[in-house]
Amino acid sequence: MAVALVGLPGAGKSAVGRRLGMRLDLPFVDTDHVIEQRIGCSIRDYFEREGEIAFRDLEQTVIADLAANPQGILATGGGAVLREANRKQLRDHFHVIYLRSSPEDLFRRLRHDVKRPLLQVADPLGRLRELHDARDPFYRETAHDVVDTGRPTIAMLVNIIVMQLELAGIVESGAHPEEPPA
Ligand SMILES: Nc1ncnc2c1ncn2[C@@H]1O[C@H](COP(=O)(O)OP(=O)(O)O)[C@@H](O)[C@H]1O
Ligand SMILES: O=C(O)C1=C[C@@H](OP(=O)(O)O)[C@@H](O)[C@H](O)C1
Ligand SMILES: [Mg+2]
Repeated sequence: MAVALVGLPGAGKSAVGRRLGMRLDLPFVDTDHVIEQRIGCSIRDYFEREGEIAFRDLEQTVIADLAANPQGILATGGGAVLREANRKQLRDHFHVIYLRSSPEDLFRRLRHDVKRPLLQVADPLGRLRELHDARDPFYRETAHDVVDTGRPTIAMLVNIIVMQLELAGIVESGAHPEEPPA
């Protein structure tokens, strides 16, 4: 059983993925984290030093490596779907969920972010709108399911995804009950 999350920066792939892994008792891997371990510096520094194409090459290698042994929950980077090879690897080897979000919601979440190189621009909301328009078709092409992230909290999104995975027969129904509120 392997699930991959795709979506724009700030959609919650990393945060929801980590919590989903805990809930389903499955390993969680974030491609950005794997890349940072390989390069020994932050993605933002790597972008500045080596450029976006070098980052995309590394991202493609990491996705191919992970797809060779798919397991657990995978959070991808927002641009993973840009390359056709990645779209195919993800779709063929994972149950892919698109965490869909409006640029406005993403902007609210990320307006103070300094880690995402593509958003360090004068008009991050405009950039998010451009990224949404350019990438939404790729996310849809790659995904088996779409989940809207505008209103639900992270905990609610985990519940929604678990329910979808149960309905799709990917996880056993009722085997992973929601934690009672503390
Ligand atoms: N549904 C949500 N509601 C509120 N905050 C969220 C939600 N999803 C993500 N966040 C917050 O937005 C920020 C970006 O989330 P992150 O998981 O890093 O996104 P991604 O990995 O998709 O770029 C984090 O601070 C996270 O806690
Ligand atoms: O959208 C993108 O092209 C990127 C998104 C980032 O991941 P998140 O989607 O987790 O922010 C990270 O992979 C890199 O900064 C490039
Ligand atoms: Mg992330």
